[in-house]
Amino acid sequence: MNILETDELKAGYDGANVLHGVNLEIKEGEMIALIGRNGVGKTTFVKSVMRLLNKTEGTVLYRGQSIDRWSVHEAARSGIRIVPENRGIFPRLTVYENLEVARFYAKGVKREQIQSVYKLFPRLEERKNLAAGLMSGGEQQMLSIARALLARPKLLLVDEFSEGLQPSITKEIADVLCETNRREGLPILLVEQNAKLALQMTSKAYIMVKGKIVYSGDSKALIDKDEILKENLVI
Ligand SMILES: Nc1ncnc2c1ncn2[C@@H]1O[C@H](COP(=O)(O)OP(=O)(O)OP(=O)(O)O)[C@@H](O)[C@H]1O
Repeated sequence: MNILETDELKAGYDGANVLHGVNLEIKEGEMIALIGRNGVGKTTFVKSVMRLLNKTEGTVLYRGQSIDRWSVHEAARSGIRIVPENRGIFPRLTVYENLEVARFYAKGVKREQIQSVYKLFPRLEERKNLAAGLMSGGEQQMLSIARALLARPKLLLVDEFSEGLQPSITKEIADVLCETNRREGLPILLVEQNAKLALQMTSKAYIMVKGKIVYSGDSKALIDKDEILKENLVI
């Protein structure tokens, strides 16, 4: 079954479309990549799915149901969670308080479950009493992901998690995302400029150029196809 399916999705800002008809599918248990250069519309796609932005045309189905009339709140309540590009953490609150806020809004998530995200990211437990804004970029990214996972999502949209991070931290976070997908079958859409990283982590990839999907296929088959990646400006 398709968890998410968009058909000829068009969306944009101030009357001008940025997405010009995007067709994309995520099936149960899949981890897929949406790759493309800066400014091609990847975040706009994520915002449309999260209901932060209204589409202008096309269809967005979540578990077979149109989400057109949903608010952001309803999208979140239905299990769609975003790890936004800017991380969206509360810098003045401690790590623990950030997780508590997430728990409060997720409803029904027990306090003990904070331990389970500390297990995924032990650094967060070490820094639990530190103001989140004082942590490194990588640690803040861990917190942003931990917060999303704490809400027990049914679809996770991860926007450019690797941006600005050092390779060892990127790997640590990538391992947690892959392991969560493998162990829990959580469907994940990974939006990335770092094509090679995203292809290594996923089974299927979509390449976006100027608001359109120009290629979709097996990630592992695409990894060595430098000509396709270069032609579509993703490396
Ligand atoms: N709030 C906004 N208002 C107007 N135009 C916007 C807005 N957000 C994005 N855009 C424009 O839409 C286009 C696509 O931006 P988008 O952020 O979706 O690209 P992206 O592929 O995610 O790139 P990036 O990696 O830089 O986020 C860009 O030309 C951008 O300037």
